[in-house]
Amino acid sequence: MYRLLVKNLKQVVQIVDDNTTEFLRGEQQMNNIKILNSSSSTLAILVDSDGKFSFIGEFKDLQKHLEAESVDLGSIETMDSNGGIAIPGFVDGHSHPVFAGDRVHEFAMKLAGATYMEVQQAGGGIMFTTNKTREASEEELRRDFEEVAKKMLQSGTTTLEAKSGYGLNVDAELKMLRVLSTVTPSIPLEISATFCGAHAVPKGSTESEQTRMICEELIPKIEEEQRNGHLKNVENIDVFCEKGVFEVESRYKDYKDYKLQKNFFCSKKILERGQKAGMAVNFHAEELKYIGGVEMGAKIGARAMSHLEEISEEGIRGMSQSGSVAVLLPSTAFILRLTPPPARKLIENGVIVALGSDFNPNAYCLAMPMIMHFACVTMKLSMPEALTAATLNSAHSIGRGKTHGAIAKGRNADFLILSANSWEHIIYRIAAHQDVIQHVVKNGNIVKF
Ligand SMILES: N=CN[C@@H](CCC(=O)O)C(=O)O
Ligand SMILES: [Zn+2]
Repeated sequence: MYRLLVKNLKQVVQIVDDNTTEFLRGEQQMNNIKILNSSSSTLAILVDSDGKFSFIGEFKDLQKHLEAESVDLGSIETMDSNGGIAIPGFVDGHSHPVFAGDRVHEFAMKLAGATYMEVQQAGGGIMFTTNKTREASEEELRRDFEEVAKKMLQSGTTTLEAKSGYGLNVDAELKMLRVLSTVTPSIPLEISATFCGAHAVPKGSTESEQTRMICEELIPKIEEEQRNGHLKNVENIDVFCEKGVFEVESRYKDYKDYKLQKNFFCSKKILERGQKAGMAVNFHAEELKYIGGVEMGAKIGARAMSHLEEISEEGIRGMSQSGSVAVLLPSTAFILRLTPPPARKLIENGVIVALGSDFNPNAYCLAMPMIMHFACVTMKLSMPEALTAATLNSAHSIGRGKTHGAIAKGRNADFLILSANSWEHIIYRIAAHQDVIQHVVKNGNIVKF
């Protein structure tokens, strides 16, 4: 009947205490998260046999409740947290975790002053990783990804948005999506996979040709593989909507002859084709140059848009009205020395703000505690805002706002037990989260490392 009991907690950071609130927005809501405190460490959490939170509160109240049900406490697996602190497991709202090789050599180029696009134009960047990823076997990619997934879990991430996008052709994109779809059960990182076949235009192809291939070959193949059960979790569609990569919208209603259509702007086409296949729109917008991607995304009902370093005033208004989640990626702005997105303005204008690691060979950081620290320092979020963005709001960005991202009755029991004076230490201590995180619990099961 019950899977796990955690006792002797001094603090439980719930974020919200219900399973109906899907996100928090605005300064007032994001800074008033629900926290239970007990100076004598008498708080407890009980998880039911479906892996959902069943009780959160004072242990003595739980005892009464269980006695009334005639449940023998001794029969439940019990963890003595010894004055620990419970917080929700992190939901990483944006990552590119399946790839072969690394790009450490490009880090040196960037330190010497090269921009992201200059590295790309010199044959590096996404195409470099694509070539390595195409060469790698599915088994090699899976093995590497599982190592990353374990490290993510160790760093407190229990749910992950994870993109394809280093294949860029039918075989290699499907290979990546299969890796994301079939992680071994001993690595309980929950994945919301995103098809990102429009991550770059490969050499020898064009934006229009790639758009045709994605809409007419790749997405139908994914639909077929989902139907026959070979792919399970392709939930989102992504495009690198950026000047010189995939631009905003097509001038043409009909795009039969792609090759002749020189100014064929493709992001919208691809995103709408993904929507038709049942995927939620969740894409890269306004990272390096403003091109109006956010305005387009808000119009087509994008569930989330990431980066937003160059978002316009109109884009902010659009997101606030559409309810699209702004997934901010502080490590990328940091490593590329970009001006960070206007996080405060987004919050003040009622845009729902979430956080993602953007783990990829350009920005090699998978630890959400570090991402929250960056968000606080470089984007001026408060610590409660950063935690909300990395839990409930990022859960909402992948359609899990009612089930994940908070410690509340009926939600998935994904949580961390911290050892520290207060929960804020998970953000405050730089690159020391391993000392703070004592246990990671996914669906009520303690993760074994
Ligand atoms: N900007 C596009 N995509 C990734 C980078 C991928 C790469 O450089 O390999 C991002 O979100 O930062
Ligand atoms: Zn990205």
